[in-house]
Amino acid sequence: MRVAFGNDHAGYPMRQYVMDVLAQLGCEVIDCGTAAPEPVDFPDIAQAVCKEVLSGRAERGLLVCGTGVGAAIAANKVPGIRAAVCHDVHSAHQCVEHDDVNVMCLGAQIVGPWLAADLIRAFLQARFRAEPEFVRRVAKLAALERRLAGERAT
Ligand SMILES: O=C(CO)[C@H](O)[C@H](O)COP(=O)(O)O
Repeated sequence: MRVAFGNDHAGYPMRQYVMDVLAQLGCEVIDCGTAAPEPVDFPDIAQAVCKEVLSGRAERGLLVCGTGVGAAIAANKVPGIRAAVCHDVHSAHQCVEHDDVNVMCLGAQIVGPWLAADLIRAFLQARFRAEPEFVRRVAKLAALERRLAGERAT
């Protein structure tokens, strides 16, 4: 699987570890930075990761900031992205199975390396379960997004 990965400076301490986990899982990584510890703004990194997912170059996106929260807020502003902060393994797979989440966000200040590896594995191995209620709800999310975009434009 091709995964777009990005971290801000607060996620930087976990960066190499996450890269190693992705490599162990056999993923091809599209590196959206930052590769240096100097401060960057998570909305910029989130935008770069989301662009790769929306273009189809990456099947999933993974973002690491301090808490995962800012990255998720930013990613969810991008139409077509369904992002979630997941700090427990159940959410990490159910968010894909039920909600078709395409970007997972982690907090490097919140989870340790072992849990992070489990979360990444659970997220990447999960597949959307195209059952009627899940398909209907995800379609409603897309409809909501379109409606709100239309309202903002008027
Ligand atoms: O977690 C985050 C957003 O949710 C950021 O990583 C965090 O706010 C960065 O903070 P600072 O610039 O003080 O290192």
